[in-house]
Amino acid sequence: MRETIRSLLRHRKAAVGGSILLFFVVLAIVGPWLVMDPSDLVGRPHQPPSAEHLFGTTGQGQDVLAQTVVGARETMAVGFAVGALVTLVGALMGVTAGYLGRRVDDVLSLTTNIFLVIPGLPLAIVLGAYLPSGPLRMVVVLTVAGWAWNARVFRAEALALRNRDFVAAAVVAGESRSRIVARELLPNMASLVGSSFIGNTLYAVGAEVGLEFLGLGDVGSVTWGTNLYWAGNDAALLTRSWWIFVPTGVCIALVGFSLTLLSSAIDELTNPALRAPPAVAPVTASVTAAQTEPLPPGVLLSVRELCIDYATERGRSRVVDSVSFDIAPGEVFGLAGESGSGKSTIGYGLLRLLPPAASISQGRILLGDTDVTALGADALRSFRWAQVSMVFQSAMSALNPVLTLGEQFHDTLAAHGPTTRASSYARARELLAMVGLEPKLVDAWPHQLSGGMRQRVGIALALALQPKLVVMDEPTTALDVVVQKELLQRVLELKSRLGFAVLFITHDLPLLLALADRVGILQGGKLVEVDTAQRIRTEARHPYTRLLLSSFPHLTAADAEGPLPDMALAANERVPARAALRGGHR
Ligand SMILES: Nc1ncnc2c1ncn2[C@@H]1O[C@H](COP(=O)(O)OP(=O)(O)OP(=O)(O)O)[C@@H](O)[C@H]1O
Repeated sequence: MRETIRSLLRHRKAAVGGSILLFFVVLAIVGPWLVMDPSDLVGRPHQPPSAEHLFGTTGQGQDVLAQTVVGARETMAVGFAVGALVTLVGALMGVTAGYLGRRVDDVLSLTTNIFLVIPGLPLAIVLGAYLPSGPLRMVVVLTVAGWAWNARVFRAEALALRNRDFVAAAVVAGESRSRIVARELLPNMASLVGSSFIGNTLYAVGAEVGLEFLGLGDVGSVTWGTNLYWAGNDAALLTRSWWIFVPTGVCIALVGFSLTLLSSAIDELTNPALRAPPAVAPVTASVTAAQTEPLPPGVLLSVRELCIDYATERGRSRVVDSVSFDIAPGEVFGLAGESGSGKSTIGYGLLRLLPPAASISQGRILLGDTDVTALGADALRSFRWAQVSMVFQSAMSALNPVLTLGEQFHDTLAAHGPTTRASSYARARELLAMVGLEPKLVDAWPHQLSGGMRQRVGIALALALQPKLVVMDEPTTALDVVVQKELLQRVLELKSRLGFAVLFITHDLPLLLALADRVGILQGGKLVEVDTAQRIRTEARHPYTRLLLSSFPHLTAADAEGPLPDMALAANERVPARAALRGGHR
């Protein structure tokens, strides 16, 4: 808790938003004792700011400064009360519905949906007409009109959390349902609770001021909403008495601004990936002779002295350090190395798909005549997928869950040239058949496919525009060994037929040695050894490569001469595949 408060204080948006809000909270608490009675008629009406009345007088001769300061108290109190109540009711209803499911969910969701379809303003007007006037009426009206959206958000979060292992562990441990909701689910939604409270307070202040401005509040009380109501009634606009409504308007805007800053700060603090990358000093890139040499014949891709840095709070962090390698047309080049060695960063770098915090600080990437490192935004868009495509690690998140496969093929094809839906679907069927899937799956949704089938779709999509190079970033990590083998066999077959080259990224060195023509070993962002798969297997020179090889039990020195996993296995030979893998590496 103390750490959270400390990081909030260090965060610039949180500090600015929090300071403004704190100012208004203090003003609301102590301000009314420091100014005159806002209802007293203290001067002539419509008097502009003067030494006597710093903010001028209202259309009835009251002090505008006193009205603005006193108005803060009820406005802020109602705002915070509604913010807290809407969050509490929404969280309880939503989490209970989402966690308990079935009948309870049916009843609570129906209630929520009914409240969602009733328009908020008429509901507030009707409720306001029946309840006794006063600040409590406003709190009840705004809570009743506002809780339902919140319940929806919390229900969705509870649905996502209830299948997590720690909830299952609590069930197995015998915790009661109410305890699971209170101790397991709600604390895991702390950031959602925080940002909902801020957002709901913002809603409450806006709605309260709006209702009171329309005369639907208690016009006898002094709030920012009634200040604006009386400003309108006393013809402040017609008489150009701007000082009557501007101070209240500025206060509302500042409170809204501070709440927005706080909400955004909570998002950034609870999800660091949303933060803008820290500014770091630019690097003066040195251009060496090797980088400027033209591409030698017989080379498709040439990566030369590539350096990739991440901007961090502590300055630049180099994760890819002077990496150079070539890939020939039709070659399978493997990149292996332990987790965090920079494999994926290189793969994403080739497509210039690095996250905002990362940048290529030195080096060149040449594909044929194209200097990839120098491509502008438009050229890059047409280069990607048409020249170099990618098969991602997570097949489920790489496919859009709300589009059928056919639509996803159509989107990819349409992004690179004019096409009709009919011809995209025909090509999609052809590509699906090519990767060993039924063409009729063109109308299927991603969730209807198994992991292996999804990854085949990923490969089919990657081949849609017949690229020269396909980057495969751990495409089989989530698959069992039999499916993995079938898939890789299919890739090799397609590669021989279509002639594309592959950059295959994995931490699984034995797999790579069976699959790749040449292999590069990465250690801490540096390429420590590049050689043919055969020589890496039998005559590895670098100690780190030897260490990697010895980490896999079946590839110790004694086994090194033994048979490799059989990559020539036919796709339909599932049963022999298991036998062949008995001495396998996984
Ligand atoms: N936003 C970031 N800021 C700073 N460093 C980062 C950031 N993202 C990644 N890194 C660092 O970049 C390095 C390389 O990461 P990368 O994902 O390329 O490794 P990898 O070899 O592909 O690992 P894995 O096999 O686990 O996916 C890691 O040390 C990681 O800590």
